[in-house]
Amino acid sequence: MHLETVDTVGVVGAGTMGNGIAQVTATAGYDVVMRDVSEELVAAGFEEIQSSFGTLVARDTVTEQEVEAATARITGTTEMDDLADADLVIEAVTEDMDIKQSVFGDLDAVCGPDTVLASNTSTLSITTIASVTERPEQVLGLHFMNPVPVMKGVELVVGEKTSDETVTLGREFAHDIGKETWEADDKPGFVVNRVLMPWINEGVRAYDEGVADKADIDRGLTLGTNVPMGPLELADHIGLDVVLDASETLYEELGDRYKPAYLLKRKVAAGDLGKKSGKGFYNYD
Ligand SMILES: NC(=O)c1ccc[n+]([C@@H]2O[C@H](COP(=O)([O-])OP(=O)(O)OC[C@H]3O[C@@H](n4cnc5c(N)ncnc54)[C@H](O)[C@@H]3O)[C@@H](O)[C@H]2O)c1
Repeated sequence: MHLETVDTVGVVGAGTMGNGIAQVTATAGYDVVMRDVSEELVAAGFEEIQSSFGTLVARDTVTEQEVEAATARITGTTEMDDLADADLVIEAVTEDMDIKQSVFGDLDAVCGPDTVLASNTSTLSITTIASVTERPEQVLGLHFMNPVPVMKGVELVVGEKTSDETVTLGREFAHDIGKETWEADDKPGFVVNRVLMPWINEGVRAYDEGVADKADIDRGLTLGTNVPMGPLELADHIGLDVVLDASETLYEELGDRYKPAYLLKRKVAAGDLGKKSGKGFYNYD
């Protein structure tokens, strides 16, 4: 599969990442089929896309005409069969190996033999996800960053059997939709989350152990190391459940230095998931 032959991109999952990936892909001129498990979740994905486009129009990043054209290129569905004509499919469902393997098994059965299948997983093994398909050489990780329309980076994750041709296609596609890439071997957390998750968890522990109040922990890191957000604010933006899932996978694979912070688990158990639920370490409207 070469980039010139990619016309239609399937996106599985219309949540935080899936709707962002659909938005940037359609903006770049591709036809997009976005699938989730219910009409409501597909509709919520479209609402998020419109809201994000609204912000970009207000900032003069895109025009109303471009928004209209991009929106018209996105089709929503709850049917896996509607992904049959996709040349590239990007999976962005819940961070759970069983769910991802079930999606990849279905995609392998539904899509044509040349279709490349990508996962947006933050930490799970691309090799293990690919193992349920008959085309592991056509499976790679395309790990977008949140929020997708704003963040430039896409991590290319190379599984045990991913072919060079598939990596090239992933890289060219990411560049074509305006992103920049780096390559990571299929090891837990790849580059970004391997380094980011312990940083966030240490910020949560520092808060829990009374080193400073939460705003000062975030100010310390933003002013002291020139990052745009401190660990507590960033965790709220990512979703505390997503941070916990990623931390647990890394803990399982890499041991004690990745142990999730106790307060992170308590917040998730309480349903305080960050910005998306209105409350995490901070409150949101
Ligand atoms: N949130 C982040 O900051 C972030 C960043 C990078 C990568 N990721 C990764 O992206 C993936 C998605 O994360 P998210 O934050 O968008 O989660 P989310 O919970 O916002 O969205 C996941 C969506 O997948 C849907 N889904 C579940 N099973 C499905 C199926 N079989 N078919 C179609 N849709 C299905 C859910 O209904 C939900 O709408 C995860 O693997 C996560 O680790 C997340």
